[in-house]
Amino acid sequence: MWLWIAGFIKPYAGALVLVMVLSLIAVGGGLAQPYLTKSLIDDGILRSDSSFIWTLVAIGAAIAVCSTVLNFLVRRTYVSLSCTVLHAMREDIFKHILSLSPTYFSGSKQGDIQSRLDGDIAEIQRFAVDTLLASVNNIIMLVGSLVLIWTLSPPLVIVTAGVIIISTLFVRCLRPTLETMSRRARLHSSAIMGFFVEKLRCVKFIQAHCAEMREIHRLSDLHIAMRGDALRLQFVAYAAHAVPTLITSLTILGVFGFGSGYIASGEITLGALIAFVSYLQKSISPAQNLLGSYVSLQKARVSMERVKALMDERPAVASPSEPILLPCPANGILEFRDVSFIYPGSHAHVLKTASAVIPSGSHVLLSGKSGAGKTTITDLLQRYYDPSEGQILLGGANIADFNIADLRRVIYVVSQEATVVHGTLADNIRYGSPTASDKEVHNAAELAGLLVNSPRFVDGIRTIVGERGADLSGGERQRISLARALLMKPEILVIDEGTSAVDVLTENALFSTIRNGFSNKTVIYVSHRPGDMHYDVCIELVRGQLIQARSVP
Ligand SMILES: Nc1ncnc2c1ncn2[C@@H]1O[C@H](COP(=O)(O)OP(=O)(O)OP(=O)(O)O)[C@@H](O)[C@H]1O
Repeated sequence: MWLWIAGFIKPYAGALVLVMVLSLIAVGGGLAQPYLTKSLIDDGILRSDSSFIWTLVAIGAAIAVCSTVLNFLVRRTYVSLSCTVLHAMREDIFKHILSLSPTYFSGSKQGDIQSRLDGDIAEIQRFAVDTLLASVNNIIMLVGSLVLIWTLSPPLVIVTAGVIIISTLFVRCLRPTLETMSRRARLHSSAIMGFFVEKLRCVKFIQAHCAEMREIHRLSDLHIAMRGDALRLQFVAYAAHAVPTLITSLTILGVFGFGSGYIASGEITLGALIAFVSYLQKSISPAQNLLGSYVSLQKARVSMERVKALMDERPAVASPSEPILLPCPANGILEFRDVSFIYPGSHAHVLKTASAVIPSGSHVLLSGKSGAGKTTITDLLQRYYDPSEGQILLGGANIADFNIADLRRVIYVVSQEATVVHGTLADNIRYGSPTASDKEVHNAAELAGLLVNSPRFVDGIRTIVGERGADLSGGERQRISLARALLMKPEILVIDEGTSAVDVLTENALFSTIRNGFSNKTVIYVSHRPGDMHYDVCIELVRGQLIQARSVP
């Protein structure tokens, strides 16, 4: 995980070094201030040397202005770096998520994945960039303060070191509690995110079942569980900061109490005592910040574990390292050869040594009872899963030997649940063929019966369709999906109940469009209602077996 994080920081190593150098100069300016104050008091004010006083005031002012400008430059570069690293990390995780198989998503809560992409990544980035950079400054400030205290009075270094050690030990004792609390806090926020993601998707369902109050109570229960832990975490985090602050305040009071005697005996000057108090504060604050970094490290570790678990997920299928070229033409004979399939984590066979041959360019009906495994076959064809046993062959070659993206361009599935993204009708139809012209998109929309006498798409292909097509009918969504397929012109088209939501007349019209548009291509119609179409081959899925009959009706 550290290597993964380092990979994102490495390209900006030069800029990071520059930021560190600039901030170190600013830290140096901060360290010089108490020393100037000491000279101002002991050599200027107590000796009434006004020219010396004004010289030091001018130097102090110059240092203060330069530090402010430098800090501004540091902050600006640093915020931009920090954002760039965060975005690169998130893009990498998103890329990884897009490579995962449906099994991962069916077994995980969407809110949990979102929370890893959002909160956890932000936590890691805060630590990897913000905290680490601040830690370098803090270490320099701490060491510099101790060295300067040494030059003022060596015994005072022992007092300072004592305060730092006691504070560190105290926070160390809190470490296990902090770690547990942080983990629980992340789990709570991920549960709440998951709750919203799930419920916002089915507000109508909740309303239809008059379950509003039940859902509010569920949220309230999640909040109650979160509140208790959040309060405990806040308390522990507060103690980790407040106790060292209290120890410092008491030490400063003690130093003034005992120090006054040393001033009277001439062992220390007033300026040196004031400079010491200032350095003590300057060294305690970096020590506390470093301890704070330790708290950030604990939080980042929890987030890293969660992100690592996500990054460790492997896709159930992958392209071979040396894929073979697709046959030409790409719609060769499609053959299921003794294919068996069991879903990961399940024991029931969906397919059991199933065999069938689909001739090139044929139009095929695949039927079977609900739950028989028809959609599973479409998933196997597009390689979302691989058969547990047996092979699926295209043009005589195992489809597992092709590059997955190439295969999915050749075998395209119009599924029952047509996906619609927020944007125009054209954006949706063009999703699989990004370079298609407006004219081609328009033609595909017309062929799919979207624009004919449709008051819904008043702006034609420029009509905006809402998120997930929530403002469209089921039939309209399916026709968008079909238009997408018509534009993509895959060599093998699978229509998995892709017209189930349209009326019979429209369905027949669509089927005849598909028949004309895909006359020399392979089309597999997965359907409960075969209609009165002519199919070259009919295959029925019965108890995991593919029973094949040529022709019909
Ligand atoms: N991810 C999964 N993990 C485990 N079992 C699954 C998974 N997806 C589907 N199944 C099971 O596999 C079987 C076949 O499902 P599939 O969706 O392929 O059937 P289908 O013939 O398309 O059904 P329908 O006609 O109702 O859409 C069903 O029993 C289903 O519960």
